[in-house]
Amino acid sequence: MADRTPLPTPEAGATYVFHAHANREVWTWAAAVSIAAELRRELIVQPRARLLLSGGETPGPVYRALSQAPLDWERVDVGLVDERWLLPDDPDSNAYLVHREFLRDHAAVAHFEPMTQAGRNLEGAVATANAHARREATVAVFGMGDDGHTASLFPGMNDAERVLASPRDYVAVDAQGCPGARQWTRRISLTPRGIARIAHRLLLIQGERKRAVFEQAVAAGDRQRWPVLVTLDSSYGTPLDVHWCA
Ligand SMILES: O=C1O[C@H](COP(=O)(O)O)[C@@H](O)[C@H](O)[C@H]1O
Repeated sequence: MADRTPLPTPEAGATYVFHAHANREVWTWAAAVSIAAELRRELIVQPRARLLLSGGETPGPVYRALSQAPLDWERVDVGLVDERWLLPDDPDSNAYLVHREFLRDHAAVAHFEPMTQAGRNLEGAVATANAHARREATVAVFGMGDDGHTASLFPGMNDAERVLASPRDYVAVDAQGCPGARQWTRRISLTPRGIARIAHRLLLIQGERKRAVFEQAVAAGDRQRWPVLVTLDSSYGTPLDVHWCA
């Protein structure tokens, strides 16, 4: 990110562009092409680029499409937006999804940084994630749950004020009592501060329900109730790109 100077506050220029696509195929390729373009631009001016990916049920097709992009993937580091407290070989972990849907085809040679590792405790995993985050990410892909959560920032999570105001890029999250977290209540997540340091942020959502949730969140403007709002913040003043299809 050598050619951009962050604005002083994360709130500066907080906004979004809503891309409504005709169908799932167009949605898939539009998002994949947009991510590949940002990585390609970065690799022209920098020796390496960083990409952060989310888990969940939505982004798989985009990851598969992106893995087919003819990029110099050996110069791309891939990290996670968030992780459930599971090892990478657990099929419910976000790392597993990235392995299965993204680290294939051309992208098989990208350098993946899982957060969890056998023998690493939660604090160690958070510290490792923060160490990786010293290098700013070029682009990050976010999802949103029906409850308005993004990454592993949930409405009603414990210690929400501290998490949302953290000066770190990643923190441990205790989502006990949050239905959207399902059985994976211990998690690691990018914070609003970490998110605001990423110039190119995409939110991938599908279905009328999620569109309504996003619009409700924007209208309400309450980040504790609707954590997805933190993806709008940018130290660079760049808008969030929301990719949606029915
Ligand atoms: O638990 C999570 O959920 C969100 C949203 O997932 P989706 O299944 O509604 O698409 C995801 O972005 C996040 O990475 C994941 O940990």
